[in-house]
Amino acid sequence: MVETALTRQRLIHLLLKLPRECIGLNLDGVARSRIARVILEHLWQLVRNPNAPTNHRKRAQIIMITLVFSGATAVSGAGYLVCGLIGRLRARGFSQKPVIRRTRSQIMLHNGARVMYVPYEENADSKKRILIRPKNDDMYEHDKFLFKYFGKNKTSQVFYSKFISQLSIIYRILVPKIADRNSFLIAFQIFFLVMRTWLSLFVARLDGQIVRDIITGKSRKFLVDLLCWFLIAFPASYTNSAIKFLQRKLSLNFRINLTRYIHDMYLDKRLAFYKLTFDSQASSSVIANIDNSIANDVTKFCDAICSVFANIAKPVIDLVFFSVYLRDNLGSIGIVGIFVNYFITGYLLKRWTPPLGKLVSKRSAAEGDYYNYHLNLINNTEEIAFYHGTKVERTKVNALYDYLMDQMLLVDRVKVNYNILEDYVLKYTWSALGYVFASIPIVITTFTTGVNNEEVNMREFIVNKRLMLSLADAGSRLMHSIKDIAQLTGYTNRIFTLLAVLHRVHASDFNYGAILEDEKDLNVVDDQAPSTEIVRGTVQRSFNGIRLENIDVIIPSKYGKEGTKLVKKLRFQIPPVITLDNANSDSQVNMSQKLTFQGPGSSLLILGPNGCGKTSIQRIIAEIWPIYNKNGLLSVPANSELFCVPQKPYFIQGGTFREQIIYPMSADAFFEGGHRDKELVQILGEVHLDYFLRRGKGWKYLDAIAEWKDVLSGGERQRMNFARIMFHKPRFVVLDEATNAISADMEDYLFNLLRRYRYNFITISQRPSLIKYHDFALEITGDETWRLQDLGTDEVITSIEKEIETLQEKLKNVSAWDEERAALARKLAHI
Ligand SMILES: Nc1ncnc2c1ncn2[C@@H]1O[C@H](COP(=O)(O)OP(=O)(O)OP(=O)(O)O)[C@@H](O)[C@H]1O
Repeated sequence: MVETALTRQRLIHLLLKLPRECIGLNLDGVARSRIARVILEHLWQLVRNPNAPTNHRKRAQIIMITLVFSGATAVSGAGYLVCGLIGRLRARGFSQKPVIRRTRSQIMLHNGARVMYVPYEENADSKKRILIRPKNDDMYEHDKFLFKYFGKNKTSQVFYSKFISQLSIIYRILVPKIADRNSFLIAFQIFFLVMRTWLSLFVARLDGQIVRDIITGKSRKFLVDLLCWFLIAFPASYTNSAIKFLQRKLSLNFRINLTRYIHDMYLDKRLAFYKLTFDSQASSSVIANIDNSIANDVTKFCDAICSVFANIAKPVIDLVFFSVYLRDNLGSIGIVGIFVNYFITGYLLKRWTPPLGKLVSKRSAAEGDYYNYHLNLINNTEEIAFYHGTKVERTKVNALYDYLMDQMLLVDRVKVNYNILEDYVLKYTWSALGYVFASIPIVITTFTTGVNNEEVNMREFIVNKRLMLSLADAGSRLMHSIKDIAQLTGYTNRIFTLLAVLHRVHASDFNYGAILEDEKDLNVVDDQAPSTEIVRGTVQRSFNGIRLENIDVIIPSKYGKEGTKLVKKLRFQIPPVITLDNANSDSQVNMSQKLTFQGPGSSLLILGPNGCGKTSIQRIIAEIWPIYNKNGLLSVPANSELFCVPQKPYFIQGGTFREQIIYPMSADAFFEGGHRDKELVQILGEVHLDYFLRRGKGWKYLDAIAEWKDVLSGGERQRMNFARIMFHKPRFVVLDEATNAISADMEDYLFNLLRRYRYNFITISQRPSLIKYHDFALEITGDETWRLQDLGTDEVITSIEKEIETLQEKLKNVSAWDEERAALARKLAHI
């Protein structure tokens, strides 16, 4: 007990003695509650008083700066947290009661934003809240022009740099407004960079002082300086990790902004993801491997831009501070000498920099090709296995891999020579020059005064050397960043191309890759080609039916309306409400005299040989292909009333069985809309798929997750399409070869189901046997011609009856042919 009190007493005594040794402050008799205040006041006095003892003053400066920066660090950290909190509260809309509709995993806010809760960390209970802001359509319309007219007025600018111009446009996406959280992060980063440089200056001075203390054997001073060293180490180490953290955070924020920007254009109602294949740049590696561009290039670009910023900002700040400080020690000539050296080296290195931008871009393209091929393999495993296509696939994938390795090596190989030059110049030449410049003031002082004060010289040399090395380090980092900038130009160009193409495809006047007449002459086929107004047909929406008037079905291509025409002046309407008896003679119509309104439940069968353009008619109805001719009119129902079933059934990856039935509705929307699983069970029963529920799990099977495109058989996949129709209950359905894998009796049942529920449907098929389920038949006869028939007219019924008679006539000969066959078989047996 006595010992503890004694130790405590000694400790207090030591602590009170420390200010006396360090800054000359006697704390004897000062009340404990006032100690902090007295120390601060004394420090302030020392800093302000030029006549105070030099060593006390310097230490006071160091302590004050340490305190100020530590305080600033704490305040900035707290400020950042508060900003984040305010941002979140603002996003919620403060007074607005956010919760309108609560679903299983997300909340819809008043302003259209959504809040989602995603699993976070390993603990299943912990969830992270993610805010998804509503899409700002105006911003995209505004930005479209920036991309469209990019590079058009470069001749009017004296200093034009493609890279800087591209970056300035992309920068608006990364930092959308001045008072953005990313602006704050950049400001914080600059603050910490400045702070880091300040601290380096103090560390350099302290270093010199400590070396001097050791050499002159001043142990007490040495201990005090060492204490200062440890004190300053706190903010110094915090600063370095703060800079790294801010750089990472900024990169992630940029990535979030950019990815969101791309997703909003890529995946919206204008179907850019589909139309991209028609763009003039569709074959470029950026668009051909768009998955790689969105996932990898965006990440690399964001990392590169943040590291280039830090790599440039850091040395620039260092250069400014160190050179100002060194100017006092080395004089203006020394500083000018150093900078002349920098400029010459910078110029030389720039000249010798390999074309890294291009090489990096090529490497990214090769990476994309390789990953894409693997993706293709995964998606078609069964088909390849049936064909025994392993060998050819392996050859192809190996070739792509070899090319990727070549590209990677090429980048490293060209860097070798450059790195040798860079190391020689930056590491060794600059250090040697550093020694020369650091020794200048000592040589001059010794020479002019004739006195060689070793103690002072030592300290000065240590400080100058350290600063010179830091300066050289800053300079060399600046030079290294030439290489980083070259790489960044490659990524910037790829991201810019991606955004420019997306904007072009997303535009309402997208021209499907058509080239203007004058562009053809100039042979201009680049990303800056202005969009043409060649898509001229009219589309009428929310129509009570599907109507095509004078529509030319043309394959979209660079030839625009001069492209391959599949069907000419196509005209039909479902359900029919017009009289077609005075139809245009040039439309080659050969149809019934009068088609009268039949109410709900009309159906049309589109027949024709392979490749004649049947599916293309569906594409026009779904508005994913354009109408080129000016007098073409397409009238379609509202989106919710039209359901197009593609030839190849689609199943979402990793979704539940329920999600496959309700596609394209999401599970959240399903429950949100008040739907129940009971409904789905009934639908499955209707399309005879309810046996899935009997496979052990019962209704729980609706929650089963699998690769449904592999699990379901061809016929099951097609029946699933009918389940979707039954669930969504659209008024109009377009079916493309939707029953060719289904047995005849099931096909009969499903078509009767559609008729029973009075759907209006258009069926695309090659089998005339489906005629019996339809009211009209549209036959694409090839050579751009077509024929529409009312299957309920006397003429058609008579023609069918006639066909039946002909078949019956033929059947009469069957017994004669059987006898003939038997005779032939006997003959063969003798041989
Ligand atoms: N994106 C495209 N680019 C170029 N040509 C295309 C494109 N899509 C379709 N075509 C061509 O258009 C023609 C008509 O295609 P469509 O899919 O309409 O044929 P279809 O009549 O439905 O044939 P099938 O009965 O075999 O399904 C085909 O020759 C096809 O090669």
